[in-house]
Amino acid sequence: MIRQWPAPAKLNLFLYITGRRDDGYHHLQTLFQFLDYGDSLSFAPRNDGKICLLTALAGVDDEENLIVKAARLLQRQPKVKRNNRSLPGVDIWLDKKLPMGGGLGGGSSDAATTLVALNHLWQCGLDEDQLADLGVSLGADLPVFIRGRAAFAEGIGERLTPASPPEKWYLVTVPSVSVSTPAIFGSPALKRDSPVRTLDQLMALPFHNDCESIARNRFYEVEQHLSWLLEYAPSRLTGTGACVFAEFDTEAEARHVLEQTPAWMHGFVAHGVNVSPLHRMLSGV
Ligand SMILES: C[C@](O)(CO)[C@H](O)COP(=O)(O)OP(=O)(O)OC[C@H]1O[C@@H](n2ccc(N)nc2=O)[C@H](O)[C@@H]1O
Ligand SMILES: Nc1ncnc2c1ncn2[C@@H]1O[C@H](COP(=O)(O)OP(=O)(O)OP(=O)(O)O)[C@@H](O)[C@H]1O
Repeated sequence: MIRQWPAPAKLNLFLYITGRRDDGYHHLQTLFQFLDYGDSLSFAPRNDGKICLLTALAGVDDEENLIVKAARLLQRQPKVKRNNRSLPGVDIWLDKKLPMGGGLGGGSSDAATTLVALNHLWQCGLDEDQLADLGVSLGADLPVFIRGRAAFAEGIGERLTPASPPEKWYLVTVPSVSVSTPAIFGSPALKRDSPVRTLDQLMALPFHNDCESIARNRFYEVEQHLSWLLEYAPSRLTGTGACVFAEFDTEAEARHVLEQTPAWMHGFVAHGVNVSPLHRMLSGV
């Protein structure tokens, strides 16, 4: 039996933009938590150096898939052991559950799980800091998935402090639009002047996402989903969208609201967790 490696979703429980760098990247303050829901991957090492994704992703060229990019990046590391002078290779299967371009970090999580799993299966011996440094070159969200602890992120998202927000239940809904992260960050209307605050200060305020008003204005479906959910519970956008989430103290309350969603709304219920399901698996929990 080939092992299934989880690639969980993340939520940005809050997200503030505190400035813009000269290269266009933004300074953020955001709180990441994982969901016990996501994609899963399987890996079968091969010894001919080939990286083969056996489950292609519609609309994403294999060479552009972050899973393949992550495997190739690790394969090029000097610590990687050769077998009869050939680099290690791998067959990869992806069971995709997370919507793409949804703000749930699916692509980043798939890539992080690939780095963590292949580091183990190929016995590369990279430590967590080395994997996180490698990962950030593929996307700002990879380090948090590699480290696997809920975290307060600052800088452009790479400076992480472990955090323990309450582990609520969430109803996540998926507007059927794909939101481009660069388009939201490039918008002249984006609020970029939130004050820099401490985690304690931010935890004491109602949570908020500075990207939300732009996503609501630009995408009618995001507006519709949020207006509907807000009648039932505190609800927000995750990342730059398109997905939104409503928070509840119990699974039963979240499922009760899911049952009442109109036909045009699709979503799922998941538990917010401060230790990533990937890391729970690795520690044998
Ligand atoms: C906003 C978040 O979703 C919060 O979780 C992420 O930081 C975005 O992470 P991501 O999708 O992995 O983003 P990346 O692939 O690193 O960057 C995509 C694009 O978003 C913009 N971007 C991203 C992160 C950041 N701190 N400032 C930015 O302006 C840049 O235009 C960049 O070209
Ligand atoms: N394995 C992958 N899974 C999903 N998307 C991928 C993958 N590899 C490459 N991509 C590309 O990355 C884009 C963003 O995908 P992703 O699902 O990570 O977005 P997201 O959830 O909005 O991420 P974030 O919250 O980090 O902005 C997709 O539109 C797709 O073109």
